[in-house]
Amino acid sequence: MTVIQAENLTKTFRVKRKAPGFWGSLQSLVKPDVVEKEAVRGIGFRVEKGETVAFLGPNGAGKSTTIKMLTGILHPTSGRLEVLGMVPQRERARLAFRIGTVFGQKSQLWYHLPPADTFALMADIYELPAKPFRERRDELVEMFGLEPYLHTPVRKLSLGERMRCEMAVALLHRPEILFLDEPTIGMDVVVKQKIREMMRLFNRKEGVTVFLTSHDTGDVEELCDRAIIINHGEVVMDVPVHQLKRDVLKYKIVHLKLGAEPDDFTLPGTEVLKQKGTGLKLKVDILKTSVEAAIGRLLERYPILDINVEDPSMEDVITTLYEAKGG
Ligand SMILES: Nc1ncnc2c1ncn2[C@@H]1O[C@H](COP(=O)(O)OP(=O)(O)OP(=O)(O)O)[C@@H](O)[C@H]1O
Repeated sequence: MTVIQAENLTKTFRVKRKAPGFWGSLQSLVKPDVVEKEAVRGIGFRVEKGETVAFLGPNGAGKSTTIKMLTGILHPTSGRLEVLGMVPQRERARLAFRIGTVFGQKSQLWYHLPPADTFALMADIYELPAKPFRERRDELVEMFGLEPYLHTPVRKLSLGERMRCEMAVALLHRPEILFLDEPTIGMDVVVKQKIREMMRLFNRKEGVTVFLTSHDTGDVEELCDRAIIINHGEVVMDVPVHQLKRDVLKYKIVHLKLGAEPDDFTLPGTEVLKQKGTGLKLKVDILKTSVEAAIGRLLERYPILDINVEDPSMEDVITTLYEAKGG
């Protein structure tokens, strides 16, 4: 069943340009200089029920603008859009009963109230009867491990604690689609893992369709089956994530601090990107070797004082994809 259908979707913002200073302000009042900014230019895709889709692209590609159109926050300039059989900009309130949203940069929890109160308020908004509400809330509190801070005002929670609450609140009314805009931004590895694990679980257990934007390639690798890549407001690629893993997400960047300055050395499947004193930056091709194996080989020769393993950045992924396409 198709749950999202976008055809030739465009969004053009009209932005007033103002010269600096008092005269600039006056001039823009009398004769405004309006320029048009095409944020989304004819995007089209379909998403089927239960899919986990990563909607990717560099900064300013049009991802947030598209998500805002899909959830009815922004009106498209042109094109056709249907989410769960509804036109989001016309039926935003009705759609809200069937979708959940998490915007990493914008909280939907009441800042001065504890999460328990937000749950209760959301239950009213979503018109949930008392018993099913309590059962669902308790299930979510347990799954997300919210009990220790359920009664602490949101303003006093850490980012990771708050985001776990955000996710749980977004799932309260059993949404059919979950829209996530940078859901793991700024979080430590442990919280990221927890959030990804929960999303996968709800996708499998309740068939929730996941539509996510992220600059974190780990979110894509660990949570999504399909990647739609956009740039300059257009879809440039729509591929299974296993293909991305095979073609571009096949390396890890390893930063090491050694106990001694290394001599020239080579490790299979590993490229030295940078070496400065005892600091080393390696690119490990995980199709040829593992990070553990590469570090093990190094440890045979040098003490290791510090290790940090990173996924390739989204910008690197996009660049590699373009090169592969000959773009
Ligand atoms: N309200 C607005 N008014 C004018 N221009 C806007 C507005 N919102 C977004 N834009 C512009 O539209 C383009 C796409 O922005 P959008 O936020 O959708 O990108 P994004 O892919 O989500 O980027 P990022 O990864 O940086 O969040 C950008 O050039 C942005 O400056």
